[in-house]
Amino acid sequence: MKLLDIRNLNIELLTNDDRIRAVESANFSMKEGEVSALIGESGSGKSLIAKALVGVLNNRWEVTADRLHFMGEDLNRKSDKERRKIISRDVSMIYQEPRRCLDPTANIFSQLEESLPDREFSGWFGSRKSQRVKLCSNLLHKVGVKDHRAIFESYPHMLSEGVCQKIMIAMAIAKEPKLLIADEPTTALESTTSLQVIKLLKSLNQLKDMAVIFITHNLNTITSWADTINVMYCGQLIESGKTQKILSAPMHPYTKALFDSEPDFKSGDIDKKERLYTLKGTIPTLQHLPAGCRLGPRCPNAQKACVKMPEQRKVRGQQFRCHYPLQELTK
Ligand SMILES: Nc1ncnc2c1ncn2[C@@H]1O[C@H](COP(=O)(O)OP(=O)(O)OP(=O)(O)O)[C@@H](O)[C@H]1O
Repeated sequence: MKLLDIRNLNIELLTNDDRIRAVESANFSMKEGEVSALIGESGSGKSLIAKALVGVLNNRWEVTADRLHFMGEDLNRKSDKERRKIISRDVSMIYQEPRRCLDPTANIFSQLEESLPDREFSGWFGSRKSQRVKLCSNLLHKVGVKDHRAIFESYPHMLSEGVCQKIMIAMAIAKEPKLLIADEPTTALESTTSLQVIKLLKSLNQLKDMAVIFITHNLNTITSWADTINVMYCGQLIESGKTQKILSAPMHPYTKALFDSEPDFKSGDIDKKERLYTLKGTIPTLQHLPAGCRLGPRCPNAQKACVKMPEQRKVRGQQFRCHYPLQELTK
């Protein structure tokens, strides 16, 4: 069974006199226990997709989809309350700005305690409390936070960004969700801790079969771990498929450019002081999107047909939007 199946997802920002489509016709699906990476330039819509999934976008945003299935349940047919119940039970998210997402008025223990799954704690009041303290300590231990007692008493403003990030990760994994959405979970962390966190997420993925949507700019991390890669550009998912296929034979010029711009993925040796590959131009704003293919004005392969928006195509399991894919379709 598919864990998540989304068809034609649109996310629009409602302004006073207009609506701006920030994510257009995104199709996204994943199996249980799968690790799926969402990559793309800053501002391409990755976080919006994540926030739409967990339902935290405010009413300035309109989210619509032809299909929105999670664990076989059609979320489009559920009331807001039912949808929230399903999501809060089985989906957790690690946000990009940890300090802003923690409650500034509550100490860390009460926030961690609140994230523990609903279950019966046995025994008298005092022993129930000590069970909760133990569980919260275990969570902090898992994410590599020491000095639990002092951290429990602290408020978010008293802690570094890195520690807040670890606490948010601890809260997100507390209920062992079916799906964890990690929006650049390691940006605020030093490299050794970041490796530790990736290791932890990997072990939860393998031992508890927790699926992960990993949003990142770090291609090294995801290519060694993700089963599938989804590439976004300007609000559109322009290529999706199995990691190895996308790495070895990308269909979309933007996907190739993204990997070529990383020294570790560039084919052939790099000369000393050689410039890394970049696409010309910059990502357009949502108000000034080009007609037709959104990469058109920056694409090295653009031709006449690119003034028309390319349809989404699927070849041997790889989905892409391009009139002139980089690989032969008949191979
Ligand atoms: N609250 C908001 N108000 C107005 N526009 C927004 C808001 N949040 C996001 N956007 C716009 O929606 C688009 C997608 O933003 P999003 O945060 O999803 O990008 P992203 O790919 O996650 O970028 P990053 O990698 O920098 O986090 C961007 O053009 C952004 O400016």
